[in-house]
Amino acid sequence: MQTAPAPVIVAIDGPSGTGKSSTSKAVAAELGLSYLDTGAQYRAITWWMLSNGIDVEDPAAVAAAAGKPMIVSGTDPALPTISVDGEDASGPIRTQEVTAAVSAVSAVAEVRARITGLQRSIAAEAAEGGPSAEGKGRGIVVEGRDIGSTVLPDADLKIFLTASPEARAARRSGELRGKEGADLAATQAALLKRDTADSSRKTSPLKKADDAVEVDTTELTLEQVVECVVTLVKEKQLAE
Ligand SMILES: Nc1ncnc2c1ncn2[C@@H]1O[C@H](COP(=O)(O)OP(=O)(O)O)[C@@H](O)[C@H]1O
Ligand SMILES: Nc1ccn([C@@H]2O[C@H](COP(=O)(O)OP(=O)(O)O)[C@@H](O)[C@H]2O)c(=O)n1
Repeated sequence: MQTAPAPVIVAIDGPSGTGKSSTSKAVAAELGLSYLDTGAQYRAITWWMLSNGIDVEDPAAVAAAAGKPMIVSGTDPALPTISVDGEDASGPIRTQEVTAAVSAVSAVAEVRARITGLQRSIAAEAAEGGPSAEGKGRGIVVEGRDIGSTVLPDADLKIFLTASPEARAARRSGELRGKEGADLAATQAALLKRDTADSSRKTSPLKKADDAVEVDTTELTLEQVVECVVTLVKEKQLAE
């Protein structure tokens, strides 16, 4: 009789536009795992700060408010959801206003402590098969900036995605085509500014964990990246 593989925790990190969200969702869907977009959580808390008149450039004001919003993430890779105080936030967290403010908010230690706690409990529940309908107990793919380095240092597999700044900007502006912020040069400048802020902050910066597998996606299709990660997960499961 075949036994089900042990629950697996996969951390996928990297800068903007490297393919973290698309890869993580596809890998989770193919392997029947849960999926957590940690960037959406930082965007959600940023949206709440902006909506509640908190000065996002004032770290003390952000720190004082960090415990107030209730953020809930749905972890089905086919339909990931995010709500703040019971309100669907999936649309508003993607505006240019939130994108421009998120690095400042996510640099505040109190914000990181709060969100990191949420992430760890969601990962633990997915690995244990918690009470939620989505928690299948098979494990989870968690994507972000500091998952392998800080949030889940004991993850079974850590991937660090990279791609050239040109490829990343072209992907992002392709997504934005026809919407605000679609200009390629402006997209690249905004993306590099966010990378610099995320990589240079004191608390838990964007960083490749020492034991992460680096995958440069510049010349790869999304399907090739997904296949590569799925293969690595299966190898890990076989080695258990
Ligand atoms: N390997 C790839 N080749 C081409 N386009 C890609 C690739 N990976 C992702 N994309 C596209 O690039 C855009 C950004 O991908 P996304 O997964 O949101 O990146 P991230 O989460 O790292 O910011 C999406 O439109 C996605 O479809
Ligand atoms: N684990 C994480 C994930 C995101 N973030 C912050 O959240 C922002 C938005 O993340 P995201 O994954 O939605 O960004 P995109 O690259 O998808 O636009 C990042 O620029 C970081 O400032 C973080 O600090 N730590």
